Amino acid sequence: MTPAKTSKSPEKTDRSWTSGIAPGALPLAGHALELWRRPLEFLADLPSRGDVVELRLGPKPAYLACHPELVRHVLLNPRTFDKGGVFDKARQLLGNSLSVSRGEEHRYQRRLIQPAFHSTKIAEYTAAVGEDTRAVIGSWQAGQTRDISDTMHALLMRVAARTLFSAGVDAATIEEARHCLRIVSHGIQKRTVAPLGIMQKLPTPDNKRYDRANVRLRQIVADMVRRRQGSAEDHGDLLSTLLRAEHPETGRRLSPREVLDQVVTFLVAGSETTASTLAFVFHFLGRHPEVERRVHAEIDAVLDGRVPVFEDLPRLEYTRAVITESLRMYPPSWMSMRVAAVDTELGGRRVPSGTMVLYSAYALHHNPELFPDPERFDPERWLPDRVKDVPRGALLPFGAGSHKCIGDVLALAETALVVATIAGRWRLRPVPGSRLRPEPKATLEPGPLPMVCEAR
Ligand code: HEM
Repeated sequence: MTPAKTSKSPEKTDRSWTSGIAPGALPLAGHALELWRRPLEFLADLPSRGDVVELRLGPKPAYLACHPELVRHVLLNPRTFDKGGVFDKARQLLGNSLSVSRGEEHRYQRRLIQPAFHSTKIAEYTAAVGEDTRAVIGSWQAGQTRDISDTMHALLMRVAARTLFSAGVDAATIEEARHCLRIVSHGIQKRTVAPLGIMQKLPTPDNKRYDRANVRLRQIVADMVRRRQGSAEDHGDLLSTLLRAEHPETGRRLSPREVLDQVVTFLVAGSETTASTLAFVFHFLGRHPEVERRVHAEIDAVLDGRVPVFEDLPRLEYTRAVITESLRMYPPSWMSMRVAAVDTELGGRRVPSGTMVLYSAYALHHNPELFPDPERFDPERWLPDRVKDVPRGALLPFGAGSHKCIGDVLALAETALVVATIAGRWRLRPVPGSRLRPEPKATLEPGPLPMVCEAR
């Protein structure tokens, strides 16, 4: 008989790992109900119970890695802690694209696609983001109340379409794609967390709507890919780069089907996350006039009324700190998971092969041992003087290791360009009496965010 494969957790250095058990497990559901009803509060409480905390999702034990070094250990060892579980279910929808592929296939795809996200490329893709944003805010009126969540989703979809397909998509198609994407994103969450696939196969109105949206979204992207195939012209967008990408060793290119799967994945992974980040940033600016004043002063000094471009971003240091602090407070990717591929251990706990291991950027970011006064919005944490105090691995909005977000630089560039363009002209004030109620869905969303536009 072949002995079971095992793997060890990181060496203890100067600390002994502590472990705990999440309170309040129900007989059959375990902690599933807590995670469904009040996930953010539930998760944020767990690091106080140990570096690794056992919880139950249904009858099976699962572990939440709470200490940043243990989270890093999980994410940096994909052979031991592999993607599985919800990612396998998402495969039915996203094909075998970057975000769901594993092992050798993932390494191969990542090497092929990574150059498409090089910063020189991102400068090219984002060249029109400032202009596009200025065109959109041109129709805003002083005194008008806008739902900033919805406005940022619409704007970001336009920006994402421009980044992916340059000028190739008309406004009506962008709006249709946005509508489909919203249904698909919410549907993916339901489908990936549901224990049984049967419910999703029933011809309910909800399932039919989801299937239609999924088919239509793929059609829209497939049309774009088809129109470009065989053309040698470089349109300066992500699609051109993907169609021309070659693996550095084998020279292999992506097939049209693979390009389609990757682009749909970029839309699903990149649109709502970036749009929510933008909405949270404007929420914080509206609630913190002193921070807003500093952002305005920086933008005015760097841009002097110009539309920002990628090359301006290094000089928008404080604006970047505001974005980082917003990602700390409300990381769109608030929880993720891996599955132990072999018998292993984590922080002194035995973790049998097949066990689910969770990590939560939200729980890390709200841990007072890592971020003093964690509920305080404090962009100065990210300025050179203080950033060195942040423990390694404590900030994790884009994950880490081989599956780290490939779109992180692009997302940060898009966010900073949109913030600088809007804040250069407008001040957004919260509607009196309104409250932020973040919604932890597939991603952490801000929910409705009514704000009043004031011309600067
Ligand atoms: C603020 C915006 C964004 C946030 C917070 C975010 C967050 C993340 C996180 C946490 C992961 C790792 C998930 C895991 O390991 O379990 C990830 C992966 C990924 N993201 Fe992003 N993302 C953002 C924007 C984007 C954009 C703009 C794109 C593409 C255009 C993108 C494409 C991807 C892809 C393809 C993966 C899978 C990478 C791999 O497995 O190799 N993301 N993202």
